[in-house]
Amino acid sequence: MLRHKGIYTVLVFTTLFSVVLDLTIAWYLSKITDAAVRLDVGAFTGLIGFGVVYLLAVGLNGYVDSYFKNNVSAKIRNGLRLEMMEHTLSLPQSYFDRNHSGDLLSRFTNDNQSVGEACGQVMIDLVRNPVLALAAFAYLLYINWLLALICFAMGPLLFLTGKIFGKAMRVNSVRLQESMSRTTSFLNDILGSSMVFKSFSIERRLLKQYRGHSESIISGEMKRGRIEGATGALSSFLGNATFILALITAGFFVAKGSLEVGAMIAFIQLMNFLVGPFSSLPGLVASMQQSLGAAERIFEVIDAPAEVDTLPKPQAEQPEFMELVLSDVSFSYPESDKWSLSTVGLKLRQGSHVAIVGPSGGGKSTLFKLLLGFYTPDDGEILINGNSTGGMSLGHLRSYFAYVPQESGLYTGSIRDNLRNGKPDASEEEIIQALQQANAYDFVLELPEGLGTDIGEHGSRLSGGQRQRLSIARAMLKNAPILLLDEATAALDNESEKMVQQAIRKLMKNKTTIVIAHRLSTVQNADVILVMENGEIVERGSHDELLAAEGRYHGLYHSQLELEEGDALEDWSAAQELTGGGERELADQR
Ligand SMILES: Nc1ncnc2c1ncn2[C@@H]1O[C@H](COP(=O)(O)OP(=O)(O)OP(=O)(O)O)[C@@H](O)[C@H]1O
Repeated sequence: MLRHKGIYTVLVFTTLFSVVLDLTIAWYLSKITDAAVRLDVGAFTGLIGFGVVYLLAVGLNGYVDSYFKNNVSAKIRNGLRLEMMEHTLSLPQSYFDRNHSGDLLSRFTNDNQSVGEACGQVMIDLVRNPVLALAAFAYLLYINWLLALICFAMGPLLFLTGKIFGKAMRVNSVRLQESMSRTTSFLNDILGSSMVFKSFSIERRLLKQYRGHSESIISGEMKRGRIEGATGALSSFLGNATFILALITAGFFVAKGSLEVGAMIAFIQLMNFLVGPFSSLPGLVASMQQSLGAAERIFEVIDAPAEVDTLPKPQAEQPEFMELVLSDVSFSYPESDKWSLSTVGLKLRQGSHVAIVGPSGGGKSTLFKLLLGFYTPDDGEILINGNSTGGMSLGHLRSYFAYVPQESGLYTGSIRDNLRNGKPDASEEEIIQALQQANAYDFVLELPEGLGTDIGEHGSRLSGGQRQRLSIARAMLKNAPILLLDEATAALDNESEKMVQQAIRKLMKNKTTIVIAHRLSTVQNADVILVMENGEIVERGSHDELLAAEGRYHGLYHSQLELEEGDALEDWSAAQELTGGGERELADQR
């Protein structure tokens, strides 16, 4: 809010002016009534002129006031959104592992909206109402001090009402926001996997679960209704009781001749200005409490420890790479009591090809996460060219790697935009060249808008093989010295598989590569194969060496031979467990 001091200064003026205008209407009413009672026809010319000026002033002030309230609210929402986005992008991977993306989404949308409303309308009303009440009270004092005191007596009572219900409102609104956030997370999950819920026919189950979420929202909203209703009823009762009491007293003074009729009319109008602000106070406080809850959720994100002070820049120059060393690296995830990597040692020279195989949960992906600096080792260190990665900026560290994830990791947007994530300043020619290298250019040409085609959420408008080839083209554009490839386990048809494999081979050319391998062709051609189990490298060597050693890898080989003979369908899962996939390869061999 402090960033928008200028706008708030204007709003202070429009607010104060609106209070003056409100008091003026009370004065104006008394003047018209007095002129009418005195049968003073001549006074009406001036009164009409005044009325016209008054209307113009109210209109103009209302316009400026409303424009700047909306303006400041929109600017604050925009500022918060951007600040939150910038900070979210700098949060460590552990944050994303811990928090649901739907919950974050809800903070970006619902909470942002709520804070924006508070900083515009609600906050100004919270200032305006007491000022209006005080000004009305001063005017009432001027008209008749006894009446003024009767009216003002209800102030503390109404304040007490707000205080009693305020806490309940805040607790309820935080719960309500949490329910909304859970619902958004749920929706985020299911709407992003429509093929799964359709294929499992779990629509009814999901509807039932959604009903549960929706009911927790409605029960929070009902409770809010009850609290607001009780507060409103109590404050309206107090307000009206005071009003009637003051009215009877005023009527009594007029009847006694100690108060003019015009003053009584002004008094009635002023009563509204006194009672109104107090009656609306609990509602405003409730809304403010809700927005404070929302602000808390936004600042939870903005204040979460970031992994970088400034967002890293992609490095245009390819860094020189000679050697990667993992020296006795051990790691366990935060809040986990078991080692996901245990004394892992590895030395990789420029140009070597390493394949990692092993059962699910063996630590293969965790190794990638440590290499990419998503997590830091608890013990041991990772060195690139002899320098510990712990001392490198994350931007520099990540410039050594091109990562091809299992899920291709494409975003909504055009093919061109997605590829430029590999190299932001890539020219059209470079993009086309990368697509050609990745065997993707032909299918891109057939798309209605070519490179400009929107590929849908996570590339949903493309086939699995096409997505993989785009992901490979993106990595080609990054052109980093070390390639980290998490082979997709999804089976592709023969033709598509062949094209993906060709693309991968071209991508691997002249690069140092570490591949989480699910296909035997990748494994057999590797310089070194690492077998990972329970976070440890239990075997290492070339394909031939490992076969000769007759260990874990040998077991895999034999289970595949059995499969080749076609009699061991039940061994499928065992083989898959060891390779972490590889159905296609095995099917081909069969
Ligand atoms: N974010 C996390 N928090 C806590 N534990 C985790 C987390 N991610 C993975 N783990 C655990 O770390 C271990 C290694 O997991 P990792 O994902 O590295 O296995 P993997 O070899 O890549 O398996 P897969 O072949 O199935 O992908 C597992 O026991 C897993 O449960």
